[in-house]
Amino acid sequence: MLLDAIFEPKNLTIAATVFAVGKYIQFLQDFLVTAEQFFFVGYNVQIYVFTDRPEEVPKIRTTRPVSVRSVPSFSRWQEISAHRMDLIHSLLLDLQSSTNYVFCLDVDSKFHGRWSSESLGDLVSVVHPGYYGNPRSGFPYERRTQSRAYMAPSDGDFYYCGGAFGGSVGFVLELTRICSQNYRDDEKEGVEATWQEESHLNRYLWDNKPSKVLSPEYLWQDFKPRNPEIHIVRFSGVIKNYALIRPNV
Ligand SMILES: CC(=O)N[C@H]1[C@@H](OP(=O)(O)OP(=O)(O)OC[C@H]2O[C@@H](n3ccc(=O)[nH]c3=O)[C@H](O)[C@@H]2O)O[C@H](CO)[C@H](O)[C@@H]1O
Ligand SMILES: [Mn+2]
Repeated sequence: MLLDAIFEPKNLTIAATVFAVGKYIQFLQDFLVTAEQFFFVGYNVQIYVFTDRPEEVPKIRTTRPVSVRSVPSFSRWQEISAHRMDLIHSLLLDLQSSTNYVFCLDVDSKFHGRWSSESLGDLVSVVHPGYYGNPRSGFPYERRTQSRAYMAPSDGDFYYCGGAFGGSVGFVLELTRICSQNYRDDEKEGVEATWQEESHLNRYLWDNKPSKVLSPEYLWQDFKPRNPEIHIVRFSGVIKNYALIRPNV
């Protein structure tokens, strides 16, 4: 592919972050195995796994270094999901000089098709597979003015998913800094945005336009039939029983 001919000689380092806290550790094996097959094949890829169960990280044979970071769990899944922004931000402070791009991905998902240089950009987001047919007023943005993630009814370009975003390390560093700060400032006032960090991400991407918007091919959901406009499902969330895997319902 032409883009690979341009990007491969640059000897880029691409990081992926993935959280596997509590029972979500069960998804990690398939995530890692399929990332090996489809995610930036031929590039220097470094995978950062954040977990409270480091001893349960599967020892798979992979050409990509997997680096494990211990993190605390929280009693609510909402906080586990939302605190990713803080923890990714701290990681990126360490990676600034060594890494070019980073993608922050949900673990309860598998790769099924190529995800590579065509996705690179400074600020990259993925259109959420669940809402792209809706009118803007039907996007599940945070609608309460008390939250820093607030979006007025006429605001918004797309509704982006929290399960996949990325870009160059400097841009994602700033995104995670603002989103985690806004989440924490809301928290101090007793407010939690409707879709936690996903709501803050959507507000951030309204204020700071992404340089690349990827189609829902880059985060589909297995329970949804593949719509005709989706030519290749590249990455997709697996079907899961929330009641069995989350610490709270
Ligand atoms: C497709 C997509 O965009 N999914 C988003 C969506 O629902 P999801 O239903 O996909 O959220 P989810 O249950 O997958 O949680 C998000 C992620 O947090 C981590 N996790 C969560 C719970 C837990 O007990 N342990 C654990 O490790 C794990 O990496 C998981 O993939 O809404 C969430 C809002 O908060 C996040 O924005 C998700 O990214
Ligand atoms: Mn998910």
